[in-house]
Amino acid sequence: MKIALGSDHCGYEMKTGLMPVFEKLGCEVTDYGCDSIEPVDFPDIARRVCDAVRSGKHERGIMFCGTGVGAAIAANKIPGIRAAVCHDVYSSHQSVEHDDVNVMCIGAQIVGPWLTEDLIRAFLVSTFSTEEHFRRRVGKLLELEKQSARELMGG
Ligand SMILES: O=C(CO)[C@H](O)[C@H](O)[C@H](O)COP(=O)(O)O
Repeated sequence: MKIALGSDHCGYEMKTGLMPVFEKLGCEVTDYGCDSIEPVDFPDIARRVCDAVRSGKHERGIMFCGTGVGAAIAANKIPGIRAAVCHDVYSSHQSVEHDDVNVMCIGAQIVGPWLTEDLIRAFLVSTFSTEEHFRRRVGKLLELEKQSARELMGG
């Protein structure tokens, strides 16, 4: 699977430390920054990661910041992105199966590297359910996104 990776300075070390895990999982990863522990702003990185996902260049995105929260807020502002903070294994797979989450956000200051490996594995092996009610709900999420865009345009 092709994965777009990103982090801010708080997530940089976790992201780079996980490269062998992505290799083990057979993922083709592209790192959209940041490239050091120098402070950066997570919305800038979220823009790059999410653009790579919504363009179809990458199937999913994974972002690391201090808590995962800022990254998720930023990612969810971007059309076509459904992002979630996933700090437990159940949410990591259920968010894909039920909600078709395409960007996982992890707080490097909250979870350790061993749990994070399990979270990533659960996220990557999961697929969106074919059950009608899950499809209907994600359809409604897309409708909310369109309504918000219309409202912004004054419509
Ligand atoms: O978790 C975050 C946002 O939800 C960020 O990664 C930072 O940890 C947080 O904003 C603190 O930023 P600082 O530049 O490290 O003070």
